Amino acid sequence: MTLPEAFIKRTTELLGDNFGALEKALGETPPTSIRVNNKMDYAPSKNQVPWCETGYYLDERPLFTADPLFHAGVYYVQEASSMFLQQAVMQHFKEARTVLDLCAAPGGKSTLLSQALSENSLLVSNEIIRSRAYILAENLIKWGNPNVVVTNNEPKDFSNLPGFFDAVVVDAPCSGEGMFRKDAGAIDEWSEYNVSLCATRQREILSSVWDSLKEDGILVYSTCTFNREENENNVCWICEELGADLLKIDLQANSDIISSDYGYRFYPHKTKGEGFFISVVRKTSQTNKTSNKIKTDKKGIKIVALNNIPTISLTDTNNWTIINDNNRLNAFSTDRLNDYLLINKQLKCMQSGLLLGEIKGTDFIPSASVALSKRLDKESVETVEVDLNTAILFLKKEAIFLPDSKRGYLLVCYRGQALGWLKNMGNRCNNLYPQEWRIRMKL
Ligand SMILES: C[S@@+](CC[C@H](N)C(=O)[O-])C[C@H]1O[C@@H](n2cnc3c(N)ncnc32)[C@H](O)[C@@H]1O
Repeated sequence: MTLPEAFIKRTTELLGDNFGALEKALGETPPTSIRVNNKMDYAPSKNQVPWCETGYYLDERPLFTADPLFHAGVYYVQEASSMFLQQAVMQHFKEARTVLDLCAAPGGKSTLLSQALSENSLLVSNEIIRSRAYILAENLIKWGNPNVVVTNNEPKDFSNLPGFFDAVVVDAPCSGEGMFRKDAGAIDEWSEYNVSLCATRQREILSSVWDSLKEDGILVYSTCTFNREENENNVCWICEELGADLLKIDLQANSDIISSDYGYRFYPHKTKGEGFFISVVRKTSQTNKTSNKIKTDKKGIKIVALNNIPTISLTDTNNWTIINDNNRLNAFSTDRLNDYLLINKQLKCMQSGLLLGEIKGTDFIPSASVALSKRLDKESVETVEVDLNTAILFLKKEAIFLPDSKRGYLLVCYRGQALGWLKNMGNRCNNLYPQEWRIRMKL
């Protein structure tokens, strides 16, 4: 790997004698790590990530695409350093009711947040680039937690929601110095000019979203780069210009994580993972709520009783409000319905609540979202357990024959984990796996 001269000079100034160790680590193979969902008992190795109880290192990198459990949302492939967000959540905003993950695709932090936050929380997971927002939605649907909204907005659009969020996570687009060994493209794109461009853009993003954070609310700021311009200097600017107090994170036994004046640094030569910076602050400045005149409007909303829906049922039966939107049935947790309606009105929602399915004539076609949801009552549906080969055929959206199984909608499961639906007609099955999710790779 050839590092840019200017990067070597700047990073040597930052690290002194330790630069050699960093350079050596950047030439090594990056460790592989995954974070496990609570869908099933799954311990992929004995080698846990020390700062995240659901994170594991793997001895080698398998072909994840060939593992149906990956598609079932049993785990998420995430580099280990960024799993430290778990500590920020546990120590500072575990009970937050409404949380925004502003720069969220492909979903590493959002899947972590949706699991770490309390059950009645609501996570708005946003991505500015539409094609990436689709991938974000797919990953969150597969993760299966219901109280998530996926939006496709610019940071400035959140100024319509002053003081709405108890916590905001900004995992900012950055110059990616910490990703050099995983992503050669990050080296090609790196320049001093790009570092300063990124630092300026990060401040713009932070300014735009600041008003949507309530006073006393928590902001998490993170990057995967080493330079101070995009890290400490920006956090110092948040504290002094936007108005916030820096908060500490207890590192527990993780003495190789470096505490700096404005946050915490992960270096590949010190901890097993990629380069990462994270900081947590509490907002002290006032939020101007005068523009908060938005009213939720329930006029024209068609509510459907859960027990009137054929084919499926949800757990926690009493807690859902089901809305019929042009024959698409969406379930929302009743005590957060107003918030959902407000978000739907103010933002471009790609996915909101739990899509149950669609009414077509006399048929009700259950959705992939409900198949993968942790809230589907599996007792209420017919399931079919398939072997590895059949699971892969299903995930490729190819033809499957199950002449000995029941007719009608079947939930396809692999090792007890739902993958999606098919409709069994006896002589053939309609494979209902979403076209855009199908495995395209030759396995
Ligand atoms: C570091 S990545 C986020 C990774 C994600 N948080 C995760 O854990 O999987 C930064 C994201 O910011 C988005 N982004 C780029 N420019 C942006 C902007 N001006 N405002 C907000 N987000 C932006 C990128 O598309 C990218 O998805």
